[in-house]
Amino acid sequence: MSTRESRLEDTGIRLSEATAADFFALLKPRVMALAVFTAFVGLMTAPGAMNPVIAVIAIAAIAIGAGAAGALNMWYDADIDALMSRTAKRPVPSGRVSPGEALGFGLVLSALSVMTLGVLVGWLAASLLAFTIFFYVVIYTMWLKRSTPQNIVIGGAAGALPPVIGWAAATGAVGIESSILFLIIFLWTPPHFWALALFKVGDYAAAGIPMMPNVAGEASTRKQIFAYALILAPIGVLPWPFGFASGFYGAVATALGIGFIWHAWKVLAAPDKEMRPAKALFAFSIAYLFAIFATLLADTIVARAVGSF
Ligand code: HEM
Ligand SMILES: CC(C)=CCC/C(C)=C/CC/C(C)=C/COP(=O)(O)OP(=O)(O)O
Repeated sequence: MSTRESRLEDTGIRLSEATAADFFALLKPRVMALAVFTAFVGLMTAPGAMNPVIAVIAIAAIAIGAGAAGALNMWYDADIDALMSRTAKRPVPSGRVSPGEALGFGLVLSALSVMTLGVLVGWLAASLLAFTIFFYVVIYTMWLKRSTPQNIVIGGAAGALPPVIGWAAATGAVGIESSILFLIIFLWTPPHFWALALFKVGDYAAAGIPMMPNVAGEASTRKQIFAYALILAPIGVLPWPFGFASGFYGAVATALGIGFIWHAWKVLAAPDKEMRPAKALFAFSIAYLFAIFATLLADTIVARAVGSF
């Protein structure tokens, strides 16, 4: 301890032990990176040319807003995060960041991101960002997560909104196209998360969180995962018949959808307590969403270059 720290301790003032890395971890950077990528694709696939500086500001604001939502989630969930092996080392439960610091950090960044988006880009996008943060923090984290096994089905709407925000930032409107992107992520979320919940069922039981496997049981969760995969696969192809992606996208999305169903089938067919297929599906789900949005982006860039739409 430095002399200054020991003098402060004598006076009863506790210096935070938090480092910049701890505050960065509060933003849930790995998870939010994919959400921000979907917002970027929403913005890029929207019709019309956007000023590149405004586009960069919009994506930065959405990234800060997504991170702020993560910090507020970690502030509220510190009690249950402390009880789960996967989350116990997070900055708040491990005591490196105080709850007050996490709350203040999340609130300031939320306000900053919404105001920046509103003033410099547009108020529809800003309102959607504010709604998304509110939905994730208040509706999902504070209410549904601890009260119903449908928590992530409904809460998934928050994770599905980023491409709608990106599209609104570019066009000032919510189109049928961005609603389809919303639907893809919305239907993707249950199999993405329940695959993880299957092999982390002990964690959620220890924390008393009513996730599907510990409420409805493993067998029912496996069936529900498969059902969502069957619906997701064709919905993932829709950008092609709706005319904002080419047949190339349609072919890639079809192959990815078949891969998703195959992984979900392996989960359904696995014997009790065999978790390898669930782990494989969880990894595939992330690759699937990234690949769907990356293909849509590449498709749009090529189509614009050759002037087809
Ligand atoms: C209610 C909705 C969702 C729930 C409950 C959920 C839950 C989770 C959980 C618990 C993890 C493990 C996180 C960790 O310990 O690091 C995870 C990982 C991940 N999630 Fe989700 N997720 C949801 C939606 C999303 C969305 C919308 C995206 C992006 C569009 C996303 C992207 C990811 C990524 C990229 C990872 C892997 C992170 C890593 O590599 O550590 N998730 N998800
Ligand atoms: C623009 C904006 C605000 C975007 C938000 C995107 C969003 C809501 C993503 C949800 C992703 C996520 C980490 C869920 C985790 O659930 P959890 O909190 O139950 O997971 P945990 O157990 O790891 O804390």
